[in-house]
Amino acid sequence: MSLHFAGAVQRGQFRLDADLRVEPGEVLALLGPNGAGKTTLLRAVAGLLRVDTGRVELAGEQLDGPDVFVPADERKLGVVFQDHRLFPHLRVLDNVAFGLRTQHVNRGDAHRQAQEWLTRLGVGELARRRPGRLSGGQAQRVALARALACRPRALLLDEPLAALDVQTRAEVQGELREHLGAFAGPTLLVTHDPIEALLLAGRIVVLEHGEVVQQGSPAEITSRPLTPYVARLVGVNLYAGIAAHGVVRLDGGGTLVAPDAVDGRVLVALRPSALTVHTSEPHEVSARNVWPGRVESFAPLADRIRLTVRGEQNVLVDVTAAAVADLGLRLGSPVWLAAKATDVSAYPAPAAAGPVAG
Ligand SMILES: Nc1ncnc2c1ncn2[C@@H]1O[C@H](COP(=O)(O)OP(=O)(O)OP(=O)(O)O)[C@@H](O)[C@H]1O
Repeated sequence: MSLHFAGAVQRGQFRLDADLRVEPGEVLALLGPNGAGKTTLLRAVAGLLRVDTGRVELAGEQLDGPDVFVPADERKLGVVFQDHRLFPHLRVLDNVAFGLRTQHVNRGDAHRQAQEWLTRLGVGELARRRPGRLSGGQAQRVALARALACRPRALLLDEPLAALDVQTRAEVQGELREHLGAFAGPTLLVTHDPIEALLLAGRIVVLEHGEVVQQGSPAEITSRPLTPYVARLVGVNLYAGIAAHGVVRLDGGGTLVAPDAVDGRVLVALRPSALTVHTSEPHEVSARNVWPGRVESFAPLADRIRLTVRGEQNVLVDVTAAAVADLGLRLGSPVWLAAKATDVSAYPAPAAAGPVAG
C-alpha cells in the first residue's frame, strides 16, 4: 500500500512540482523552509487541492489524475493538522468516533473503539470533555487518536507538534514515534523542524521552492548536505568548487585541500568543530588548510561558542568559552583558521546545483 505523489500544483505564482513515494510502514518527513510547498503537497494528497498535472496514487489506486478525483472524505486517510481541528461542539469521544460513524460503524462499536484509542494515547479520561477544555498536548493526542481510529490507509501529519510548548513537544514526540512505528501504512510527515524529521522519520525529502532538492536517510542528509538550507539545518559549513588532484578551488575564492575529492564539480562540507582558531599564522600544525579572517559574531551554543569568521569565505567555527578568553577574541579580531585535510568532506555536486553561498 504505497503512496505516490508525482505531479504539479500551481498556486498563484508558486509552482510545486515533485515526485515522491512513501512505502508501507515508512515514515517520510517532508522538510523545507516556509513557503517551500510542503502543505500544498500534503493538501493535494489529502484531496483538499487538485493536481494540475500528474497523479496521486495509494496502493495503486488513482486518487487524483487527469480523469479521476476521489474526494477527500472518500480517501480513507488519517490527517492531523498543526491546529488539530477538532470539532468544538463534539465531546472528545464523539470527535474520535466521528470517522468510524461516517464509515457506518454502529454507535456502540464506534464509541468503544474511540475509547480504546484514547486510552492507548493516554487521554482515556478526557473522553467526555469538549475540545475547548483541553491543553495543546491533550488536543494533539486526541487528534492523533481520531486519525488512527478511522483505520486510515495512510497518515498525513502537518506540523503536528509545532503548536506545543517545548516540554510537551518532547513528550508527545516520543509517543508519536511509538505510534508511527506501529502503523502499517505509509506516513507523510510535514515539518520544518529538522530534529522532528531526524527523530521520527526513516527517510527525509527536502523541498525548496516547490522542488525536491535532496532525499535520503537522516544519516545521508546530515553527512552530505546539498543546499545551503540543509547545511544550515545540520549545522555545517558548505562550499561549492571545482576539484583537481585533491585540491578544491572554491567559488568566490580560496582553496581547500581534500585528498579524497573526485575531480570535477564538488560540494565541500566542513564541521564547525573541526576548525581550530589561532591569533597568528600557525606553522607548527599538521593541518593543511590554513587561512586568515576576522571574527564577525559570537553566538552561544550548549557548551561552546559559535564564531562567524569572515575571510575569503564565511566560516562557522565552534570553540570553547575558555579558548575565546585565552585567545582574547573580540568582534573584529584578526584570526587564522586551520582544518585538517581529513576533516574536509568533498562529494560530487548534484548536476543542477547552482552556486552555494558560503
Ligand atoms: N491559496 C493560495 N493562493 C496562492 N498562493 C498560495 C496559496 N496558498 C499558499 N500559496 C503559496 O504557495 C507557496 C507554498 O505554500 P505552502 O503553504 O505549501 O508552503 P509550506 O512549505 O507548507 O510553508 P510553511 O512551512 O510556511 O507552512 C507559498 O509561496 C504560498 O505563498
